[in-house]
Amino acid sequence: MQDDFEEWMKALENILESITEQNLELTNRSGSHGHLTEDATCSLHNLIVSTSKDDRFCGIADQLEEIIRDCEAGPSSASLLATLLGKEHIQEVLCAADDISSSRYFPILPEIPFEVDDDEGLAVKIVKIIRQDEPLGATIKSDENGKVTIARVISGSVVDRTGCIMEGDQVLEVNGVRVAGLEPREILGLLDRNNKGSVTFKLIPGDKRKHSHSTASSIHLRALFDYDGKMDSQSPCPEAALSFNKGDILELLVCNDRQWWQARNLGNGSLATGDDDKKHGLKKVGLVPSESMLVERMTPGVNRSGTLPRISRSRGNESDSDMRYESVVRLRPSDETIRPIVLIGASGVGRNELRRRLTLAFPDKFSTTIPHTSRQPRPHEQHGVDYYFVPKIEMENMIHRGEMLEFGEFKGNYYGTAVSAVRKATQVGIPLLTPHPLALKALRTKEFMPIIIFIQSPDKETFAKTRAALRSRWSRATSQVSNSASTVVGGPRGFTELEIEQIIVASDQLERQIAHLFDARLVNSSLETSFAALTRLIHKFESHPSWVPLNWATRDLD
Ligand SMILES: Nc1ncnc2c1ncn2[C@@H]1O[C@H](COP(=O)(O)OP(=O)(O)OP(=O)(O)O)[C@@H](O)[C@H]1O
Repeated sequence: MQDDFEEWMKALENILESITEQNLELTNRSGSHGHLTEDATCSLHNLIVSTSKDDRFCGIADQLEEIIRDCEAGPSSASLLATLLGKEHIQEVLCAADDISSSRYFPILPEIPFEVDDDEGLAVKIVKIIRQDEPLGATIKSDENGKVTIARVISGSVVDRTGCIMEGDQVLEVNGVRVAGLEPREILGLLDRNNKGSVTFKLIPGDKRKHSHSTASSIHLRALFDYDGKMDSQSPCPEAALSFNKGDILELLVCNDRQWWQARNLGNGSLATGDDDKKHGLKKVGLVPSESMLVERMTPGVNRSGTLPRISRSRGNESDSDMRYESVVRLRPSDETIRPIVLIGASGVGRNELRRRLTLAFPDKFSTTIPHTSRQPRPHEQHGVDYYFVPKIEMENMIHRGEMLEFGEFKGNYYGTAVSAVRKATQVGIPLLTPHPLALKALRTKEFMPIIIFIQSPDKETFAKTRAALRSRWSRATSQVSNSASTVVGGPRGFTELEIEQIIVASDQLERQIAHLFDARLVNSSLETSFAALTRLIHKFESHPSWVPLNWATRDLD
């Protein structure tokens, strides 16, 4: 602004000089004193002097126009002054001065100026970033000659949003400090000092074609392991790493890098959309290890550089532990596809109670599987209603052929649920199953496409309180019916403190091992709340698209 003011003053002084010269010339030629011109000159002079003391320029052009009008009305010397002031370039100077004083700057410049570095004759760009309390979202690398370049730009990050810093750009300066030859951590130090403030980069643009992003926004993965990016010693920029948990859905944004992909975390479970994050303004975008990088890390002898990130193997399901990510797609619910509901959880957590209540509430909607047994039928039992009664040898063959979802032996007889029983239940309604976690492997197939809901234990206090409450409600109701104050036998199970602790430990363990298989989760605290939440959850799966393994969905893609 100061520069503009000085230029403006210089321009006016030039005008004044021209007027004085013209005035002198006229006076000499005609002998006239031309006092009107002198008046105009005097007015102009006063104006300049007054505006030099006051940096509000507003209205100078207007005032001069008035002087011009006065002069035009006067003798010839005055009209000469008017001609002079009316010249196009002088008018433009006046208008420019007015524009500057009213902050009307034209033309509107592009946000980030591109300038020529006079010193080195190199085309450089200077990018100034104002950031809040968030990482810039770019990584740098330096070569053996100390040349520092932008290695990656995280999609959606502050740097990405400027649109002015690209992968491959050479970094010359950060906040006016030359970075060539500096260690990356020294460069980071330059940024840290300006945390929450502005950061200015001086860059030589890289080859855009070479570093164009390969966008992959239609690729989605389910994480089959936990990853804490901040703890990953091999991450090129832990600050820009994206952490995730087993079962989180990742949207791949950039995957042209062999080792590090950029992804957005949409949330946990098969109903994840990422919308919650948008609502809360959270940004969950960052670097994740690529599939090939994970394979390298897990291959003995390849990982020479040491510490692995916190990648937990799924001990419960070894074949899954080899797959780091599972490709998923969104499947729209359809009337033709019946997806069994599988309630999975630690024994005693309440899966069967919830199943019982659901079947009571919606008897026409859900179906259950009929178990197989090798024992003899009792007089009142019917084949295909109470059990499928099969000879022991046949049941052993079924077990060997892997046709049983789960089975056990009791008093020399086999009991269990066959895969074929789930098929049959599907013909009657939506199978509602509460199998052992080991049965998930046989169930989680393209044929059944189950919806697996983890019934999670609440904390110890809530567990004890809710179970005791149900039991005492049942006791009261029963004693009223039987009109007896004697001790009530049966009803909801009572739990010792130790049993509760064991259920919580088993629940946590199960979650750690197979959380990547859960489509959704539900904490079974009060029975009424849990039942209502489960009903809503099932309805959501029936009415919203959900993520399923890629190979399940050959049609109906969202
Ligand atoms: N939310 C709850 N509040 C109170 N009591 C509950 C709740 N859920 C279940 N219960 C009671 O806890 C006991 C155990 O529940 P349930 O039999 O459903 O467990 P489970 O997970 O099926 O385990 P298991 O396979 O060992 O039976 C039952 O008596 C049930 O009524």
